[in-house]
Amino acid sequence: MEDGFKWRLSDEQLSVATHVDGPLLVVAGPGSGKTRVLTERIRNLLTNVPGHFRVLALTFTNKAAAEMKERLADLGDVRERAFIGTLHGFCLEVLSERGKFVGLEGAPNIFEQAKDRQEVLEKAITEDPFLSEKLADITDSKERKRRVGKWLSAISYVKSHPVTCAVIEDEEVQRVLDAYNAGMQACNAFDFDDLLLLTYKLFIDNPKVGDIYRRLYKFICLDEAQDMNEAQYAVIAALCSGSHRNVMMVGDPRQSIYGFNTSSPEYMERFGQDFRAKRVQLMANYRSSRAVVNFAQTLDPNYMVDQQLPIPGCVRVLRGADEKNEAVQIADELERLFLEGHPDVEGGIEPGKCAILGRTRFALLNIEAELKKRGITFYKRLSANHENESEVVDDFLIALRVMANPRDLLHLSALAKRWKVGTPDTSDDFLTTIRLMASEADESRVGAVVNSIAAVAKKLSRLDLMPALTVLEEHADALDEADRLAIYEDVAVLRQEWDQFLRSATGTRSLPAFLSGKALGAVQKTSREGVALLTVHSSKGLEFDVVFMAGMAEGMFPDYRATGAKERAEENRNAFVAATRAKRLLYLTYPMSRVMPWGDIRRQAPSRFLTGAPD
Ligand SMILES: Nc1ncnc2c1ncn2[C@@H]1O[C@H](COP(=O)(O)OP(=O)(O)OP(=O)(O)O)[C@@H](O)[C@H]1O
Repeated sequence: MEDGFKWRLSDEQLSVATHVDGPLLVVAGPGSGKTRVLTERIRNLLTNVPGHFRVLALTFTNKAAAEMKERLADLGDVRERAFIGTLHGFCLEVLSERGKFVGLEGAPNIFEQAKDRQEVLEKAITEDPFLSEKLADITDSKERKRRVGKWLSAISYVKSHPVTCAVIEDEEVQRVLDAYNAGMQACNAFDFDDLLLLTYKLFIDNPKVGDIYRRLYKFICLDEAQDMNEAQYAVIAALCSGSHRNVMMVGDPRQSIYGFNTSSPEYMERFGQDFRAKRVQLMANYRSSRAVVNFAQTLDPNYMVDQQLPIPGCVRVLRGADEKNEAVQIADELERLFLEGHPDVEGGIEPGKCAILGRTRFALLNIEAELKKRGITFYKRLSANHENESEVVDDFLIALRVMANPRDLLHLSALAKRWKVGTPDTSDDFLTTIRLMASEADESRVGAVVNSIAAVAKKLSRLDLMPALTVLEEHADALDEADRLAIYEDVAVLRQEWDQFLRSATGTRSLPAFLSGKALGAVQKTSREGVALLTVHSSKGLEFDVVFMAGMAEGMFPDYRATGAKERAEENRNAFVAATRAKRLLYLTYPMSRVMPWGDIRRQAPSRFLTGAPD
């Protein structure tokens, strides 16, 4: 074990970091150093355990993976010796390498957008008399839309339960699933659920292939285990057999907030039982001030801490007359903190140390406007896809998809619609097809799109996007300033993603590999500057010196839709996660009145979660 960190880890932490053989379940509270211990364990395995093996380190987000890689960067060969990323990212790698055993050729083409999947299902319904009749029976168009949404959820539910839904009793659900799968297959496309499902099938139906991975990944570590779902657990369990049982799961059932997504801490418990895992608890909180820990305990009276920082910190409630005034108060307080700092926050307070968390994006709208008005820098997403400002770059990306996957007639028709031309019925020779479409289009940008695609086509065997990006920039040069800058910005993001792809690509440098990495958010930049303006769900695993929990009114947080006991308990855990992101100062803010969507002004009751807050 490396001496460098020994003194910094507590005895319990050290026992986890130095654990080598056998299944291990670490149950630990917020700020107890779970992520850190996991990282140090990987370091220990890679430096002190002899033999040829790789470590599989699964994180919940790409951001967490990037941080872990950075902390282990000093090991030099970490990329060759460990896969550090999300489970979806791992499945993508497995399927890209050995997908032929489940009928894939190369990297799968992913339909990551809900609207694309919906379109696939809608088309599939029209081709299935049973389903189209069912839908035709519904006269109200809104209700019809709702039914399609329900069917999409049912598809996702079945796919994320490969064990319990192995046999589907409901004829309608089976029919919907078959129609959807056929539609996706016609497009040669897959959704996120498929990535897990296919990998699970690959390991189960092809024991020899499974063995290759089982032997290679001698150690598996999983962070945020409380938010696993059945499919994820099934993939991990399928990666283990006989002597390959070196799995470590780290999680906190108190922070389980993806129940709406069929995740549940029960899989973490099941791991403990199925694997007869050794169990370790980490009960210290090295992150939060006393005031923050005390407040978290009012949200969950069973949350015990056996060691905590001697820093008092502060929890305060701010009341706005209305939502605009709530935003003003938050911005005032931020500016005051930037100027004056706080004795409990070392080295001054700058925007990057602060976060404003909302139960939904909606709760953050006025705050966003206020920050903009005052010129306070902020970011809204950790690593989600950049939303293009320019149509030409959007066109280029859609065209790239079709080029990567000639059977993707869905995006071919989307491109045709954008260019207001007829949809060709094939895209086999895509360059010819797109040239034909361009010859019929009036849009001035189509020439640039065709030229950029031609530049990619020239170098398909050793893919290089750079010449295409240059074509797009040259097109921008002739435009007025606003359009030019929009294209420049979009191209800069693409260039950075391409660069990241080249640095991280372990397999082939192909168009599908780049696009699927992009779909999973694996090539996007993760660190941002300024105040974090995030939903509670995306703040998971993060920490900030100063946290504002905004919109703390009944109906907003807890969300008015959480009516059942299960949903209410999850709202409670949402509040617990949000509060425990704070290292030093926590502000709970709410508007005393709100303009409702239908125009009425309504008085707001403070959230039940403020009951234990100091007044
Ligand atoms: N032994 C320790 N001594 C001092 N600080 C520590 C120790 N262990 C962890 N920390 C610090 O405590 C903070 C929380 O650690 P980490 O982010 O690993 O917690 P976590 O358990 O993953 O939290 P959460 O579940 O809330 O995401 C970090 O700032 C980390 O550097």
